[in-house]
Amino acid sequence: MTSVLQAQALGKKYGSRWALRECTVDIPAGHVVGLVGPNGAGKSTLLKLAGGQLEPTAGAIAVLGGRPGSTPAQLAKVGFVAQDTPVYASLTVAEHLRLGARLNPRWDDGMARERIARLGLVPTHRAGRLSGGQRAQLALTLGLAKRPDLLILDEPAAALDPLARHEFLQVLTEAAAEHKLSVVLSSHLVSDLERVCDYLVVLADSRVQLAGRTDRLVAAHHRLTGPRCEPGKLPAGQYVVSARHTDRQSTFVVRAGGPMHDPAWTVSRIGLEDLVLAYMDRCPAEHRRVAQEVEG
Ligand SMILES: Nc1ncnc2c1ncn2[C@@H]1O[C@H](COP(=O)(O)OP(=O)(O)OP(=O)(O)O)[C@@H](O)[C@H]1O
Repeated sequence: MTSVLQAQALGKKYGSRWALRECTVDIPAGHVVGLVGPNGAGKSTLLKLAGGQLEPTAGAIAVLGGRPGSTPAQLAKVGFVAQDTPVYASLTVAEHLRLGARLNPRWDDGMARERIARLGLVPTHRAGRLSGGQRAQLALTLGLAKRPDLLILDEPAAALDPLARHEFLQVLTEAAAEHKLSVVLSSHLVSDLERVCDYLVVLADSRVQLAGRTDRLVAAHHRLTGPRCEPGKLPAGQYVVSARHTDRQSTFVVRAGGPMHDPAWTVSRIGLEDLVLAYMDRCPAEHRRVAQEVEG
């Protein structure tokens, strides 16, 4: 299967500090991938490395089988919308579309114009005069109209109102289905990720903690509630991701390595949000082992 993003022991240092470290992940094509993690986890750094805006300090990264940003053909295949949704303040909306048409061999002008009209953006308005949300919509339209094989979006919906976010996620889902577009998007809004993403990567502590198809990841994890105990005392085959204790009770999110027969424990399913929170609130030593087992 083709990979859209392959990282092998990838690392990026700013000065003496690692922003991303030993990042190894292999994301197959044909997915809408949600990249999630705490502030400062290294999400933007990973996306910039994938977009060719940054060079690795260590390890290697391949995007659609090539070095990010290395050739015009590679650049044409990858769309990148950065977190601050960069547009040219002095250019009008229409000039942005003309620039997009000139720079991108697969430019879909009809789609770009139709979307701009639907959003109510005035072609003669300068981008510098648009609101933050309107600028984001313009940048996202440019990214979609480029018709890339992979669209990388760093917190694309952050500046959008709820209705605009809904519309954008819908457009993204349709583009992924109709144009075989792969998408990697970072977001703190797990509800958005739940709506559109079928593949999840959790980044925390500068490292990939979990990666895989969301349905498989959710199915593989459970919440265990029972008498208070330390994680090491759990029945065999339960890999602990996170633990919470009261005086009498313990609650664990686990990746179940097998069925749980002990009647002292209540087993319940968890949703994507709880899964993400568990990995962001993790037990470090156990966690790395779990991530490796689930990955793929
Ligand atoms: N240009 C830079 N110079 C120095 N340090 C940086 C730079 N950019 C990012 N960092 C640091 O690298 C780490 C990872 O930052 P990054 O922006 O990749 O995180 P993030 O997961 O995208 O965070 P957020 O969710 O807050 O956007 C942080 O500790 C940040 O302070």
